[in-house]
Amino acid sequence: MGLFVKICGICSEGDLGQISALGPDALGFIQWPKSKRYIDPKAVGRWETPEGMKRVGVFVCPTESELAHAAQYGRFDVLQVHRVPDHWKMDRDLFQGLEIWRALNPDELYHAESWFEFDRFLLDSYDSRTVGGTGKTCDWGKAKTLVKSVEKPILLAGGLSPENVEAAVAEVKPWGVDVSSGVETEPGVKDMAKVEAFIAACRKK
Ligand SMILES: O=C(O)c1ccccc1NCC(=O)[C@H](O)[C@H](O)COP(=O)(O)O
Repeated sequence: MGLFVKICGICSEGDLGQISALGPDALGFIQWPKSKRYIDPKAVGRWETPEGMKRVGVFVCPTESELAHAAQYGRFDVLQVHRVPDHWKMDRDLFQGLEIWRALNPDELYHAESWFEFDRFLLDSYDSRTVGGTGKTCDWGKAKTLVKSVEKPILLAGGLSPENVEAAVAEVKPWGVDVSSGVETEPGVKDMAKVEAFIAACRKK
Protein backbone atom coordinates (compact mmCIF):
# COMPACT_ATOMS: atom_id res chain seq x y z
CA MET A 1 0.00 0.00 0.00
CA GLY A 2 1.17 3.54 -0.76
CA LEU A 3 1.43 6.45 1.63
CA PHE A 4 -1.85 7.17 3.45
CA VAL A 5 -2.87 10.83 2.98
CA LYS A 6 -5.23 12.74 5.28
CA ILE A 7 -6.43 16.28 4.59
CA CYS A 8 -7.56 17.79 7.87
CA GLY A 9 -9.60 20.79 8.98
CA ILE A 10 -12.28 20.72 6.29
CA CYS A 11 -15.03 23.22 7.11
CA SER A 12 -17.37 23.42 4.14
CA GLU A 13 -19.24 21.10 1.84
CA GLY A 14 -17.75 22.89 -1.18
CA ASP A 15 -14.17 22.24 -0.02
CA LEU A 16 -15.11 18.68 0.89
CA GLY A 17 -16.43 17.92 -2.61
CA GLN A 18 -13.36 19.31 -4.35
CA ILE A 19 -10.91 17.64 -1.97
CA SER A 20 -12.68 14.27 -2.21
CA ALA A 21 -12.33 14.41 -5.99
CA LEU A 22 -8.55 14.67 -5.56
CA GLY A 23 -8.48 11.24 -3.90
CA PRO A 24 -6.96 11.48 -0.40
CA ASP A 25 -7.43 8.49 1.92
CA ALA A 26 -9.01 10.42 4.78
CA LEU A 27 -10.77 13.69 5.54
CA GLY A 28 -10.52 15.37 8.95
CA PHE A 29 -13.19 17.42 10.72
CA ILE A 30 -12.27 19.40 13.83
CA GLN A 31 -14.61 18.78 16.75
CA TRP A 32 -12.95 21.18 19.19
CA PRO A 33 -15.19 24.28 19.52
CA LYS A 34 -12.23 26.60 20.26
CA SER A 35 -10.67 25.92 16.87
CA LYS A 36 -11.22 28.27 13.91
CA ARG A 37 -11.72 25.03 11.97
CA TYR A 38 -14.52 23.71 14.19
CA ILE A 39 -17.42 22.18 12.33
CA ASP A 40 -20.66 20.91 13.86
CA PRO A 41 -20.88 17.10 13.60
CA LYS A 42 -24.48 17.39 12.43
CA ALA A 43 -23.29 19.39 9.40
CA VAL A 44 -20.60 16.81 8.69
CA GLY A 45 -23.22 14.08 8.94
CA ARG A 46 -25.21 15.65 6.11
CA TRP A 47 -22.21 15.66 3.78
CA GLU A 48 -21.53 12.65 1.57
CA THR A 49 -18.03 11.28 1.08
CA PRO A 50 -16.73 8.62 -1.32
CA GLU A 51 -16.93 4.99 -0.26
CA GLY A 52 -13.75 3.95 1.55
CA MET A 53 -12.49 7.50 2.19
CA LYS A 54 -12.22 7.69 5.98
CA ARG A 55 -14.13 10.37 7.87
CA VAL A 56 -12.03 11.41 10.86
CA GLY A 57 -13.46 13.38 13.79
CA VAL A 58 -10.72 15.29 15.63
CA PHE A 59 -11.17 15.91 19.37
CA VAL A 60 -9.30 17.54 22.24
CA CYS A 61 -9.45 15.68 25.54
CA PRO A 62 -13.01 14.47 24.88
CA THR A 63 -15.46 12.75 27.20
CA GLU A 64 -16.96 9.45 26.07
CA SER A 65 -20.36 11.06 25.68
CA GLU A 66 -18.90 13.81 23.47
CA LEU A 67 -17.24 11.15 21.32
CA ALA A 68 -20.43 9.08 21.11
CA HIS A 69 -22.56 12.11 20.16
CA ALA A 70 -20.16 13.30 17.46
CA ALA A 71 -19.52 9.79 16.11
CA GLN A 72 -23.25 9.24 15.69
CA TYR A 73 -24.06 12.59 14.07
CA GLY A 74 -20.86 13.02 12.05
CA ARG A 75 -20.84 9.41 10.82
CA PHE A 76 -17.14 9.18 11.58
CA ASP A 77 -15.00 6.09 10.86
CA VAL A 78 -12.14 7.31 13.02
CA LEU A 79 -11.97 9.28 16.26
CA GLN A 80 -8.64 11.14 16.62
CA VAL A 81 -7.88 12.36 20.13
CA HIS A 82 -5.42 15.10 21.10
CA ARG A 83 -4.04 16.07 24.51
CA VAL A 84 -5.56 13.19 26.46
CA PRO A 85 -3.85 12.47 29.79
CA ASP A 86 -1.10 9.86 30.03
CA HIS A 87 -3.27 7.01 31.20
CA TRP A 88 -6.45 8.02 29.40
CA LYS A 89 -8.71 5.07 28.68
CA MET A 90 -11.96 4.71 26.82
CA ASP A 91 -14.48 1.92 26.67
CA ARG A 92 -13.73 0.51 23.23
CA ASP A 93 -16.90 -1.60 23.41
CA LEU A 94 -18.93 1.61 23.06
CA PHE A 95 -17.18 2.42 19.79
CA GLN A 96 -17.18 -0.89 17.96
CA GLY A 97 -16.21 -0.67 14.32
CA LEU A 98 -14.47 2.69 14.82
CA GLU A 99 -10.72 3.24 14.78
CA ILE A 100 -9.20 5.34 17.55
CA TRP A 101 -6.10 7.37 16.70
CA ARG A 102 -4.03 9.20 19.27
CA ALA A 103 -2.09 12.38 18.56
CA LEU A 104 1.29 12.71 20.27
CA ASN A 105 4.26 14.96 19.96
CA PRO A 106 7.56 13.16 19.43
CA ASP A 107 8.63 13.85 23.05
CA GLU A 108 5.77 11.77 24.45
CA LEU A 109 7.53 8.42 24.17
CA TYR A 110 6.64 7.74 27.79
CA HIS A 111 3.02 7.04 26.78
CA ALA A 112 4.13 3.59 25.67
CA GLU A 113 2.22 1.67 28.34
CA SER A 114 -1.15 2.91 27.12
CA TRP A 115 -0.38 2.65 23.39
CA PHE A 116 -1.94 -0.74 22.84
CA GLU A 117 -5.37 0.89 23.18
CA PHE A 118 -4.98 2.83 19.94
CA ASP A 119 -5.12 1.79 16.30
CA ARG A 120 -2.85 4.49 14.88
CA PHE A 121 -0.73 7.37 16.12
CA LEU A 122 -0.42 10.85 14.69
CA LEU A 123 2.80 12.70 15.43
CA ASP A 124 2.15 16.43 15.62
CA SER A 125 4.13 19.44 16.77
CA TYR A 126 3.58 20.88 20.22
CA ASP A 127 2.46 24.48 20.79
CA SER A 128 1.55 25.65 24.30
CA ARG A 129 -0.82 28.33 22.89
CA THR A 130 -3.03 26.03 20.87
CA VAL A 131 -3.52 22.38 19.98
CA GLY A 132 -3.40 21.40 16.31
CA GLY A 133 -3.20 22.99 12.90
CA THR A 134 -0.18 25.00 14.02
CA GLY A 135 1.82 24.89 10.79
CA LYS A 136 4.92 24.07 12.84
CA THR A 137 7.03 21.07 11.86
CA CYS A 138 7.77 18.52 14.53
CA ASP A 139 11.19 17.02 15.16
CA TRP A 140 11.64 14.68 12.19
CA GLY A 141 14.67 13.01 13.78
CA LYS A 142 12.62 11.98 16.83
CA ALA A 143 9.67 11.08 14.60
CA LYS A 144 11.93 8.75 12.60
CA THR A 145 13.05 6.97 15.78
CA LEU A 146 9.44 6.56 16.86
CA VAL A 147 8.37 5.15 13.49
CA LYS A 148 11.12 2.53 13.78
CA SER A 149 10.37 1.57 17.37
CA VAL A 150 6.55 1.50 17.46
CA GLU A 151 4.75 -1.35 15.72
CA LYS A 152 1.51 0.54 15.06
CA PRO A 153 1.14 2.71 11.93
CA ILE A 154 2.18 6.34 12.42
CA LEU A 155 1.01 9.42 10.54
CA LEU A 156 3.35 12.38 10.41
CA ALA A 157 1.69 15.79 10.85
CA GLY A 158 2.74 19.32 11.68
CA GLY A 159 3.88 21.95 9.23
CA LEU A 160 3.74 19.73 6.15
CA SER A 161 3.22 21.37 2.77
CA PRO A 162 3.45 20.54 -0.94
CA GLU A 163 7.06 21.77 -0.79
CA ASN A 164 8.38 19.73 2.14
CA VAL A 165 6.26 16.56 2.25
CA GLU A 166 8.54 14.51 0.00
CA ALA A 167 11.58 15.32 2.13
CA ALA A 168 9.62 14.57 5.32
CA VAL A 169 8.49 11.18 4.02
CA ALA A 170 11.99 10.31 2.78
CA GLU A 171 13.44 11.07 6.23
CA VAL A 172 10.75 9.80 8.62
CA LYS A 173 9.21 6.99 6.53
CA PRO A 174 5.78 7.25 8.15
CA TRP A 175 2.79 5.08 7.28
CA GLY A 176 0.84 8.24 6.41
CA VAL A 177 0.83 12.04 6.41
CA ASP A 178 -1.66 14.66 7.58
CA VAL A 179 -1.87 18.30 6.58
CA SER A 180 -4.06 21.26 7.41
CA SER A 181 -2.63 24.79 7.35
CA GLY A 182 -0.04 23.98 4.66
CA VAL A 183 -2.87 23.67 2.12
CA GLU A 184 -4.96 26.66 3.26
CA THR A 185 -5.46 30.28 2.28
CA GLU A 186 -6.71 30.98 5.83
CA PRO A 187 -7.75 28.75 8.76
CA GLY A 188 -10.52 26.47 7.55
CA VAL A 189 -10.37 27.52 3.89
CA LYS A 190 -8.49 25.10 1.67
CA ASP A 191 -6.49 26.11 -1.39
CA MET A 192 -7.31 23.46 -3.99
CA ALA A 193 -4.11 24.00 -5.99
CA LYS A 194 -2.13 23.34 -2.82
CA VAL A 195 -4.22 20.31 -1.88
CA GLU A 196 -3.69 18.90 -5.36
CA ALA A 197 0.06 19.59 -5.25
CA PHE A 198 0.29 18.02 -1.79
CA ILE A 199 -1.46 14.83 -2.86
CA ALA A 200 0.59 14.64 -6.07
CA ALA A 201 3.82 14.95 -4.06
CA CYS A 202 2.64 12.14 -1.77
CA ARG A 203 1.77 9.86 -4.68
CA LYS A 204 5.10 10.31 -6.50
CA LYS A 205 6.91 7.00 -6.83
O1 LIG B 1 -6.57 22.14 13.13
C1 LIG B 1 -7.02 22.48 14.22
O2 LIG B 1 -7.50 23.61 14.42
C2 LIG B 1 -7.00 21.51 15.36
C3 LIG B 1 -7.51 21.91 16.58
C4 LIG B 1 -7.51 21.04 17.64
C5 LIG B 1 -7.00 19.78 17.52
C6 LIG B 1 -6.45 19.37 16.31
C7 LIG B 1 -6.45 20.22 15.23
N1 LIG B 1 -5.87 19.82 14.03
C8 LIG B 1 -5.43 18.47 13.92
C9 LIG B 1 -4.76 17.96 12.77
O3 LIG B 1 -4.81 16.76 12.55
C10 LIG B 1 -3.89 18.83 11.91
O4 LIG B 1 -3.99 18.39 10.61
C11 LIG B 1 -2.45 18.69 12.39
O5 LIG B 1 -2.41 19.32 13.63
C12 LIG B 1 -1.47 19.34 11.42
O6 LIG B 1 -1.73 20.69 11.26
P1 LIG B 1 -0.80 21.61 10.34
O7 LIG B 1 0.51 21.81 11.04
O8 LIG B 1 -1.56 22.90 10.20
O9 LIG B 1 -0.67 20.91 9.03
